[in-house]
Amino acid sequence: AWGYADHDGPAKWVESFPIAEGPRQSPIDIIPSQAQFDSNLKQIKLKYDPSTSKGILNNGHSFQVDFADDDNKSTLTGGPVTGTYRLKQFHFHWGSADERGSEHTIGGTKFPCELHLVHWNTKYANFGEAVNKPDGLAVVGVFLKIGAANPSLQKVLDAFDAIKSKGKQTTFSNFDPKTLLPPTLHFWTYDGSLTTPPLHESVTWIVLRDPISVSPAQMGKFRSLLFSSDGESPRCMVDNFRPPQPLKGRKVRSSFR
Ligand SMILES: O=C(Nc1cc(S(=O)(=O)[N+](=O)[O-])cc([N+](=O)[O-])c1O)Nc1c(F)c(F)c(F)c(F)c1F
Ligand SMILES: [Zn+2]
Repeated sequence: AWGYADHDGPAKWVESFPIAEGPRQSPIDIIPSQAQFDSNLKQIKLKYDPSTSKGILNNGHSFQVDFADDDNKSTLTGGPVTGTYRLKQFHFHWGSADERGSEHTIGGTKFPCELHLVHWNTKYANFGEAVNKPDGLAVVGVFLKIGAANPSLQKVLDAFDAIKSKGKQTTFSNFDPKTLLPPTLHFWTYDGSLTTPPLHESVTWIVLRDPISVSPAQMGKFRSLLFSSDGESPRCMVDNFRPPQPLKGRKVRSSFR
């Protein structure tokens, strides 16, 4: 299986997933001066219903909060996408120290953490059908920057004691992911991929310009999770990010001047 260590990490993924060297891989370094403002880009509309949040799971490479996606209660529309995309889950990527952790970078600047809200295109029957189609997924990326403690994020972190090791899960009800978004939804967008295996080139990336805050103590809580399952020698869940990949001629568009 794959991971983030030297023996099974991003440099090795191409051995099992040759698309790792494909034409539209993610993440990328976003260079603001090279992004092209596109006045045709609509505002992104995120409509999230807290009643759709179901559970929180340590999946061995991150943790994810899963949502009921059997109707259009929690959706993404507008922005660069056509049609309606349903929220499936959100998860994070973070570092072993505040100097690294994000997957996307801005002009080479790394953030300590990055949130991904994963949505699938309802033109397909379900997530599994959508996940390998070129317009199958839309992932909203949000940077976390060290600052004041984030009360909404704290609700997620308070569930960690129940999901410390790989495979553990617990219910996580009535959570509104909108509370994890910055006040303005200015974004960059480009065509990319999942950043974990199977690395499908099926993602329209929507990376928000403005970060949300996280305190140093809250970052410490992220680093208390384990990659390993109960009974295995404990391995701290840190540095679960893929580094930026070659742009290969792709254009990055911005929704703002
Ligand atoms: O559902 C998935 N979600 C997912 C995506 C990313 S992502 O970083 O690639 N991303 O898109 O944000 C990161 C994490 N994560 O928890 O770190 C995720 O859990 N991945 C996924 C999968 F697990 C499979 F086994 C599979 F067959 C498949 F098609 C998948 F797409
Ligand atoms: Zn991700």
